[in-house]
Amino acid sequence: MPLVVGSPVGRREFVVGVRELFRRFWPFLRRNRAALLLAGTLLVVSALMDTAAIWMFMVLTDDALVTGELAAFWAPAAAWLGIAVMGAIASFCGGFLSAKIAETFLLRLRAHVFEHVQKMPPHFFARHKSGDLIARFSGDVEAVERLVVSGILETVTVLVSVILYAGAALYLRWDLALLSFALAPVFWAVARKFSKQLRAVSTEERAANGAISTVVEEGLSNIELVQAYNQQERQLAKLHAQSLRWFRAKLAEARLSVLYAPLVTVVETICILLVIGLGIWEISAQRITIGGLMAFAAYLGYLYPPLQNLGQITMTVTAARAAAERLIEMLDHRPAVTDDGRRQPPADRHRGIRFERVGFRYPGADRAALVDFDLQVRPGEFVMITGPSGAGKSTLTKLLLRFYDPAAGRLVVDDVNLSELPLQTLRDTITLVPQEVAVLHSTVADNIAFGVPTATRAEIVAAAREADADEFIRGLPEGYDTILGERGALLSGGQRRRIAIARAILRRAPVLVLDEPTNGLDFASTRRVLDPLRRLARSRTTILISHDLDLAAEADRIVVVSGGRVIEQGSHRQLLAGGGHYAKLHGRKSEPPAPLGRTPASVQNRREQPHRGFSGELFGPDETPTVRQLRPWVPI
Ligand SMILES: Nc1ncnc2c1ncn2[C@@H]1O[C@H](COP(=O)(O)OP(=O)(O)OP(=O)(O)O)[C@@H](O)[C@H]1O
Repeated sequence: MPLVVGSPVGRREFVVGVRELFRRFWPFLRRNRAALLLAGTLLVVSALMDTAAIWMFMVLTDDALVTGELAAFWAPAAAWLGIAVMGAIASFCGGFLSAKIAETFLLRLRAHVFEHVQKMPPHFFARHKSGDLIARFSGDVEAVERLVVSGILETVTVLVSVILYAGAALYLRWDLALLSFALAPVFWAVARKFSKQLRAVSTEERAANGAISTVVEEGLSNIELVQAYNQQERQLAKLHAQSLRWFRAKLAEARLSVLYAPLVTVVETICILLVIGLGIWEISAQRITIGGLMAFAAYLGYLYPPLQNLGQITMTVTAARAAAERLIEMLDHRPAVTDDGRRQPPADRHRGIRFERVGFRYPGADRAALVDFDLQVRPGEFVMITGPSGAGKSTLTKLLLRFYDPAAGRLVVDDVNLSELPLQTLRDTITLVPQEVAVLHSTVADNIAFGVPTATRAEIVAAAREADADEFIRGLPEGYDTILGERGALLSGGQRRRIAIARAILRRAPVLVLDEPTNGLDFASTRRVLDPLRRLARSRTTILISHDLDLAAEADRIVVVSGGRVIEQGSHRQLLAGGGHYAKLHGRKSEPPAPLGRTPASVQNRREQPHRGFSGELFGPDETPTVRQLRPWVPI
């Protein structure tokens, strides 16, 4: 029966039935189907041996115990022992095999989900909280396993056991057996009621679990902000609210689980007592032997746990569905680009980059980020792209690295349309030095070698030297083997940039994209990254995205972007001479700063002029260098 899932805000509503769940996840068992069949067979054999063992108990009771003849003991005892040993072997092999299949399934499914999520475009991660995504990789993946592997094996074993025990009981005394079976619907009714309630509770518990991860992750990753703004109490309150939600759901789940077993035990005891009472009458009428009655009671005793299990399987399946649906919701997000290009770029030399009348709008955005965008970057050229905030500069890098495909026009690298190149080839061709330097919780050496894990220590050190990072790295407690805290907490902003530059140097890709490489750096740090940046750009086709007009003289050409279009381009001198947007903005650097409240006379009297960029930031001369301070080698 299809199930309508109420989706949280921002997620679509969808309907998933159990059949659909199996259709989606069954393929992960493809290489284990024979093993699954074998495990199921072994577990069935084990149940068969249990049935036979009870039968031998009956034979032993009637032939040896009741008569007191030792001679009648040996044959059934030996048979019983043989049956018990075979049952134990089948149970061990079946149990171990099924555990192995279940773990293999988990391995594959987790890898598949991770592989899929790694293809998602940036807006996917902006819309999903990382804590929630992390929860899907642990609890939800396991819940699906419980549904698809363990659920199947348990159902088969339980059904076969029920048939065997019920068949044996019917064979012994059909009228007594039918009377006992009449109580079976009670078990079903109890299981159904519990299953419904458990499903609701389990959905709530998983949602709360994801929310807890999100609160912790968000709070700890922004801990400095939290501490500086005295928001610890609020974070704690947020965690407490979600923990309380989780606590309540967990308690409700525990209440249901612990109530179910005793309830079933009471029903079961009523059945057994009924059978024994009627059995006394049957024995007196000589319709059944004592051994037969004991075996009958044993079959009934063995019959109830599988029935009870059947109820629990329903609950397990129900609980797992909530998780499976969350996984399907994630897996149904399609990557923003397909990776079916097969062309390779010419091997001899790099041929530059072209944006040809490119148009692009972010999914869900109401206005275009790029409109008819045209730009050609020749091989070896250094192009600076500047413009006001929101002009579309960073969007260019997202299209260039194919996080998205353009809606109109095309991008060409090395004379090949981007969509015709394999993604790996494209991304091997371009090295991005992003605005936010990603530092992993690993050693300095591992961080530098992130893009080239096979790099030798000598290559890593050479790259660090080129990036002017070797000296400060050697000053760290364990040099290149120092573990950098999460997000590089041990390093200054400038040092992080130099690690990023060393990482980029090691890749040796022909195209380099620098996104705001000096953003947030002070004068001294900016100076320390400029030289390595210049060395990095020297042998590569370089696109530099920056508001910082002080970097303009580094470029062969400056492209001014506004409203998603190129509005001006040329060399620094040409643009200044042209008197357009760039010249106006650059000209503002020689104007005195607009007063911000009461400006102290000491500041007003300073000879150095403040620095401005396209972003309109206003810096006092203390914080930001003038063009000449920064680059005495640039003739402006
Ligand atoms: N993920 C997104 N979803 C929707 N709109 C987006 C997204 N990212 C950017 N935009 C929008 O696209 C436009 C261009 O953004 P982009 O980040 O390319 O600007 P930018 O020139 O790099 O700005 P800045 O200098 O501030 O980094 C902006 O209007 C922005 O709001």
